[in-house]
Amino acid sequence: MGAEAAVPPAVVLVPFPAQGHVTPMLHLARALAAHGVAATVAVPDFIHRRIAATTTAAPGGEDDDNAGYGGGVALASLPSGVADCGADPPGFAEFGHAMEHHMPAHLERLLARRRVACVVVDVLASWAVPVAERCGVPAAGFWPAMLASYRVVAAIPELMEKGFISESGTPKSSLNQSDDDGHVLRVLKILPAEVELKNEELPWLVGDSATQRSRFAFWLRALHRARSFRSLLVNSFPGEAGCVDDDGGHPARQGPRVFPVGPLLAAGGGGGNSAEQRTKGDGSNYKQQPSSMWQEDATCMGWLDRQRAASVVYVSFGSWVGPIGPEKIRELALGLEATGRPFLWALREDPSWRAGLPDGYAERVAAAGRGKVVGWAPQEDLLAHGAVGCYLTHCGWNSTVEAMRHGVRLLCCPVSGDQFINCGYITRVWEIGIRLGGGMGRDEVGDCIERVMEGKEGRRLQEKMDALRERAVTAEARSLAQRNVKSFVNEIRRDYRLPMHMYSIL
Ligand SMILES: O=c1ccn([C@@H]2O[C@H](COP(=O)(O)OP(=O)(O)O[C@H]3O[C@H](CO)[C@@H](O)[C@H](O)[C@H]3O)[C@@H](O)[C@H]2O)c(=O)[nH]1
Repeated sequence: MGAEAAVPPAVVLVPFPAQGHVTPMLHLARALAAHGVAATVAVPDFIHRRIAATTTAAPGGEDDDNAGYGGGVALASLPSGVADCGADPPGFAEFGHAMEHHMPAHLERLLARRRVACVVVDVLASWAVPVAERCGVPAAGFWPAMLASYRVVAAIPELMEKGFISESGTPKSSLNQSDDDGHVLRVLKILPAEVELKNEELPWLVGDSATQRSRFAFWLRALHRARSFRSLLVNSFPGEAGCVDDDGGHPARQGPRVFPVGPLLAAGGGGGNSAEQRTKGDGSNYKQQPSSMWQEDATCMGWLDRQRAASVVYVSFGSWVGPIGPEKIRELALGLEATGRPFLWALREDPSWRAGLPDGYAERVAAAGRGKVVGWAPQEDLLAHGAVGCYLTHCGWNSTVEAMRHGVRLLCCPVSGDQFINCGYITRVWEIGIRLGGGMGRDEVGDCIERVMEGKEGRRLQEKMDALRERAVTAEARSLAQRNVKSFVNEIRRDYRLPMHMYSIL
């Protein structure tokens, strides 16, 4: 056996510090470890503390990256300089500063201690790319969402060049223009599918104008650094747009080689279990080592066990998107209550997320046996439970995939970032959900829930969901993703050369 086969190549993975990024990166690390890679996920200390507190991950520090996370993956903690922030992680500006100014020296120390074959960097954690360059380690990219949303971001230079957006990312003209007959023309064919994106739905337009400018600068820097990626691992499935030309290849006119590996990161899900067939513990093996940053409410599953099959509306806006505003929270709360259907709402216990909830609301709906409001739910378990019939979602990519995996129809309420693109695919391309209008009035909430859960429209959504599920998360999709991980690992092995002293000991 050759020396290279005997020594597993070491890979360090650097996620962006948010739940929807850390979870798929940890799953990616396990997928790489299963292919003989020594994988270490390097997270900031404030994330490390949270994962260690809610899981079985052994505590470990920067100098102890053998701290086991499970599945052959090590979890290293990088000092961030961010003070312990209690229940909630620091805001974007604070960890943005930590990533650019505090963590690079610590990652450099980690890379210097051993020979690392490759650093896999979340595109949003681009701060790690110059560190890898300084250490002479090749970097590959990881995009934790759809390839489609990467395509839109990767098209920024072209959009600027052709005058569709300003140098600070502000739209100057619509990407979807109508011809004389009112047909929408997609001016730049950035997305292979027929998805319209309104100007204000471009992924970098988050918050007020100052925030938008700084987010756009963040994207420009990330894109500039991403130019050194030879490969890009994407948390999506081959054929995501339902078109032949989206099976990997190059996401922009030119760019890195794309490996869709999503079905593997979301390993599990059996085949073809409709909402009626789904039951608690249906034998799927989706549950990997948990990675939650918040303590899951342990009473959710018992509550669901007491509900009728496919009767419950699950509501969640993910972890990172920010509050949707008091007015919408109030309308949503009253709309859910008025449906007369059971609902389970995961709503972060941060006062800014809960502002607008009517006084005594959680107690009132609980006492009526109608609803349950919790801070953080065991979402995957919940979506796998046969009692859940509809998921009112912000369309975060991980939540979207989890709903697909368990065949739960969607009611979409995108808030920012890539969520509008995801929503476009959910409602227009795959037709597995419908969109709740922007106003989010209480009557509309009720009407839309009925449409998703009942009648011809509801049945059609379920049929489409079952078909997509077959394509996106079942055995065949996993084996394609498996092949992609293998090709990526082979690429690392090819480039991986052992230092001379290793040959002498073998
Ligand atoms: O009560 C809850 C709520 C959420 N989750 C989990 O948290 C994750 C949420 O991920 P996601 O749906 O992707 O939402 P965000 O955390 O908000 O993700 C950010 O990152 C994603 C990946 O880039 C983007 O698609 C989103 O728009 C962006 O907000 C999922 O795995 C959920 O299962 C729980 O376990 N319990």
